Amino acid sequence: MLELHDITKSYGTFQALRGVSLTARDAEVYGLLGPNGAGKTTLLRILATLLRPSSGGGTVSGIDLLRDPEAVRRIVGVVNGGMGLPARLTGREVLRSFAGLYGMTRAQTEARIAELDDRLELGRTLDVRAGEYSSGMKQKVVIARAVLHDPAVLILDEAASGLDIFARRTLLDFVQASRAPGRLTLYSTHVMSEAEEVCDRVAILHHGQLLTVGTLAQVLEATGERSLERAFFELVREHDQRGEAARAV
Ligand SMILES: Nc1ncnc2c1ncn2[C@@H]1O[C@H](COP(=O)(O)OP(=O)(O)OP(=O)(O)O)[C@@H](O)[C@H]1O
Repeated sequence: MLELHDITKSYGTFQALRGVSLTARDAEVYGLLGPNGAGKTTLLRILATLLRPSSGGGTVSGIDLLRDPEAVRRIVGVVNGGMGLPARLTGREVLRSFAGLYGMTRAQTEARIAELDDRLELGRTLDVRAGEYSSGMKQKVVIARAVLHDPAVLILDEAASGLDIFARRTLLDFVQASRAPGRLTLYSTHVMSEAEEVCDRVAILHHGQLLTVGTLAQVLEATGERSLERAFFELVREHDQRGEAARAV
């Protein structure tokens, strides 16, 4: 479903990704965890074909990221923290205008909006102008817009940040319920409890390298820790200590 081979990305002389290879499966919620600056957003932007890697490559549903980025974009939906909405449009108008871009018919559009209204508890948000939204209302419409065309791959980059507990709960339930054959969700966060709840497997990224990939049980067993948060600290600390030891030699 998703394969990445030895992805590197440099910004000038700074190496943000240092050879990342991973495979995510059909019907999986795949967590990407890492401290600030680990390279999560860079990796997800490469997957969404919004950024080209410096080297390496990969496929999404068998489509080559570098050779056919437009086809990749058609099957991917992206949500990140910084996405805006046109202030003068209501949620419903935003969704209708995007449905037009995706070539959806009027009937398909209205049925899909009704389904997303139900699943994301959009309610009155649909008929309020985006300029008047709270951050939770805005994020729900951003998510609805990203999944309107029922993408095979959904990329959620810190999608829960800034949400109150109700909106966060709706998002996590939505992610849980999205797990289905032919679908893959990539869920980036630095909130370990979210990853524990929704992810089938997690990858821990640090300084542009994957430190580990596995189910929660595998990561806990490998580190001997009781929680993902403790396992995360342990893996990051070990990695940093090895780096310091190598530099001291
Ligand atoms: N356009 C850019 N130019 C230069 N450096 C960049 C650019 N974008 C990202 N970086 C650097 O690359 C590194 C990885 O950034 P990235 O945003 O991918 O990390 P992240 O894991 O998503 O972090 P966060 O959790 O803080 O969002 C950081 O050190 C960042 O400063």
